[in-house]
Amino acid sequence: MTAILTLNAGSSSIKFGIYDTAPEPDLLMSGQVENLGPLARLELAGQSPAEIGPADHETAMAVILEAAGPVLAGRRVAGVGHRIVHGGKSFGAPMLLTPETLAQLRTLVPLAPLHQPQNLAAVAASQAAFPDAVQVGCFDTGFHKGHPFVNDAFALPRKFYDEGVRRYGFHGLSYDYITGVLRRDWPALAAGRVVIAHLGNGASMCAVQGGHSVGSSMGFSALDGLPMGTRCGQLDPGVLLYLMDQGLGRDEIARMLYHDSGLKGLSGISHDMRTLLRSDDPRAGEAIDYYVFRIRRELGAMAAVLGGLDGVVFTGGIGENAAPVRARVIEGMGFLGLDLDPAANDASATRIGTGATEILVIPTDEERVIARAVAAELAG
Ligand SMILES: Nc1ncnc2c1ncn2[C@@H]1O[C@H](COP(=O)(O)OP(=O)(O)O)[C@@H](O)[C@H]1O
Ligand SMILES: CC(=O)OP(=O)(O)O
Ligand SMILES: [Mg+2]
Repeated sequence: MTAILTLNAGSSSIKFGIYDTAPEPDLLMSGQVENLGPLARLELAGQSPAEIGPADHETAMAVILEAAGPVLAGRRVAGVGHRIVHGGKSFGAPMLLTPETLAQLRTLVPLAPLHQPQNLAAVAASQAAFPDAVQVGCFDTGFHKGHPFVNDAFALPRKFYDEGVRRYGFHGLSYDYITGVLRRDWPALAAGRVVIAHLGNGASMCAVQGGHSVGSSMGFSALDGLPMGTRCGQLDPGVLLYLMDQGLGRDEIARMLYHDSGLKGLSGISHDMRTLLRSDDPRAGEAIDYYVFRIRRELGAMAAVLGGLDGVVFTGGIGENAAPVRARVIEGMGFLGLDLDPAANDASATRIGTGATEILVIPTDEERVIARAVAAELAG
């Protein structure tokens, strides 16, 4: 028997899935090591979480391979699919990872330092563990290929655009999955104008028209747009000049923007929305206020770009679970046809709106998108 392993190294977690190799792969086992850092947890579907103490991405990979052991016993791993956050200018569709393509992907590490090194480390670890398996890369930027120029460009001297300084957009595997669910279960909506809010530890929003990305809040790197767990989101570039004038070096600035900003930086308490929602510290409240404000602003901007709105979808750890955040995003948005059903929202039901514009909560499944790509590759 053969199996597919999927690995999704995010900024705060590694999620994995084991599937059979049918054209529509069946899930055999899934789980994640989440809250990477001093107090990581192993969560296997259908089991209670286990505290595993301090874990970085490398430890988490070892824990996952051990946890997967019993399900993989008696099966040959024929393919491993990887979420690769940055595909740069050259890569869009899923593809086989060869030494040449991996070398090109390594050059993109500076554009996604929280993700790309972890993604590539996961490739190396699974090449060592499963030397005969095909390794397939699935790009977070792929869904946004074909963005209109106005969403792709920065107003810098043109040569930088040609060099690849562009607004790529991320979370594409998640948007791919969600638009697939819309096509299957909400076909009229899938043909229309939808904003998808992927609110996880990283967060972005995507304006989708007829199933295609026409705009993303994230740009060249995974720093732009919404504030995140530890990342700043949109920032006036003048702030960077000011920081440099204050004598901060490149690495200090990078550390601040990627690790010490966002919800963590603003609250001074935590990057984790669960902790902030429980806190009565006013700084936690202000961090959530800012988070909600930026989502509302982006929603309005995307509705304008789309020329109206047929639906909004919430997904990602916060989007799927944080009812108070969803309620505050939708509050007073009746002018866009958005009216919340509070009971449905509190229950995190699929359909949480009562107005003309649909409001949906759809759990994302980036692993399934990866598994399908591996199955297609194995099928030749
Ligand atoms: N019940 C909840 N209420 C509020 N926030 C939640 C809840 N469950 C998870 N989250 C948030 O979701 C985040 C993780 O989202 P996820 O999409 O899994 O992250 P990643 O970007 O690592 O893939 C956590 O940091 C946490 O803030
Ligand atoms: C691109 C990105 O921010 O990913 P994640 O949400 O998994 O950190
Ligand atoms: Mg994620």
